[in-house]
Amino acid sequence: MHSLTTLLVASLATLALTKPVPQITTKGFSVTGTVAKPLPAYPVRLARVYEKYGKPVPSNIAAAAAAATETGSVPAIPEESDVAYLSEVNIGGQTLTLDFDTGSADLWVFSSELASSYTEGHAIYNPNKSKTAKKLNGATWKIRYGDGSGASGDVYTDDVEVAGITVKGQAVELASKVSSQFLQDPDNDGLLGLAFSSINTVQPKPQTTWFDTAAAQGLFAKSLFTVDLKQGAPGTYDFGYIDSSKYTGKITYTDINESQGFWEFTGTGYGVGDGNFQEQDIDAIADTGTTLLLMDDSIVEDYYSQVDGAEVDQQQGGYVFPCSAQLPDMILGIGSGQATIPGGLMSLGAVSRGSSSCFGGLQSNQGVGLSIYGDIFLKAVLAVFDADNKRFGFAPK
Ligand SMILES: CNCc1ccc(Oc2cccnc2)o1
Repeated sequence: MHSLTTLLVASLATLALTKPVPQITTKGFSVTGTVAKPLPAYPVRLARVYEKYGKPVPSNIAAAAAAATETGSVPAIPEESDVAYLSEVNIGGQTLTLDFDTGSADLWVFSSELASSYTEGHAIYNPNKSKTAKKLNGATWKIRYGDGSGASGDVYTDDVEVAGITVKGQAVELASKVSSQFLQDPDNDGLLGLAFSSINTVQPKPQTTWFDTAAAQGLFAKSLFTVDLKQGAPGTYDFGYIDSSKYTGKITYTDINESQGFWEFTGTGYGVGDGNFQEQDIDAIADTGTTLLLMDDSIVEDYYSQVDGAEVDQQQGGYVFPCSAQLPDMILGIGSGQATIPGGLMSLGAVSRGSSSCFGGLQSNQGVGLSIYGDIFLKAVLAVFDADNKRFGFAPK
C-alpha cells in the first residue's frame, strides 16, 4: 500500500541516499549531456519533495531553503501616459533603466557601440568599463517588435543584478543599431526580456533570459515572478515569491502554452460593463512590453459601441473618444475567473497636451490572430508568471 507518507519517506530516503550527507547548503551538480548544470541547493530540493506531495515543509528545511535562495523586488516606473514601465538594472557596475518585457526574450542595451548621436540622454553599457565583461565571440542578435521597432548588435556576458539578485555570466546584447522609435524615448536604455528563452534572437547559439539563467542557477526557491503595474504611479516586479499584501481575494491560474515562447493562454471570453459575458476562446498573451490591450475587431467595436462619441481617428491610429466620456469596465475571462479592468483604466489620456480627445486603451490587434493583454490589463491585476508550473495567474488588487 503506497500511502502518501510512504511515498514521501521513500522520496526523501532516495534523495538522502543519492548524495553523501554534506552540510545542507551544498549546491550539487548534475551533468546532463555536456553541460554541467548546477542543481538547486539541497534544502530547496528537499522542500520541493514535501511540496510535491502536498505536505507542509518542516520549518528547518524551509529555513535552509530560504537561506540558500534569493527573492527580490524592483520598482516599475511609468513613463508619460504609462506608455512603458522602466526598472533599474546593474550590469558590470553600470546602472541602466530597462523596459521589462514578458513578450520577448532578449536582454539588450544602449551601448558604447552605438553612434554617440544616438545615445544622447541615455545611460549606456560599455563593456570596456566593466571588470567582469567577456565578449561572446561570433554572437550577434537582431530583434523586431510588434510595433515595428527593432534593434541589433553583438553580445557580451557580464554580471547582471536585478532586484538585488545578481546573475553571473548573463548574456547582454549590445545595440549597435536601434530603430527611430527607440531614439524618441530617452529614458528607455533597452529591454529585459521575460518571455521564454526559446525565442531569444542570438545567433548562432540562442541565450537565456536573466530570469531563466537565474532559475537554472537555482537562485529561486520558486521560479516565478509577479507584476504589479499601476496607473501613473510606481509598481513592482517581484522575483521568487508572491507578496500577499499586493492583492485581494485569491489568485486564479490558467495553464499557459509556451510553444510560441510567450506567456500564452486561452481566455474564456469578455464582457463590456454590466452587459452579458460573451463566452468565446481568446488566444492571448500577457505582455508587459505592450502598452495597450489589443483584441479582435469584433470585440473592440462592441466595446466602443457603448462609448458616446467614440470613433476611429485615422491620424491617431485608433479609437478616440471625448475625455468626458464614462468608459465601461472591460471584463476578461481567464481560467475559472474573470478579471475586471475598471473603465478608469481604459483610457491612455489626451491624444496630445490640452486636447479633449482621449486615446482608447483597447485597440484592434489588426487581425493578427493573437490578443495582447498589455499594460492596460496588467494595471488592473496582480499578475503571476509561474514558470515552475507553466501557468499564469491573476488576482484583483
Ligand atoms: C515604443 N516603441 C519602442 C519600444 C519600446 C519598447 C518596445 O518593445 C516592444 C514594443 C511592442 C511590444 N513589445 C515590446 O518598443
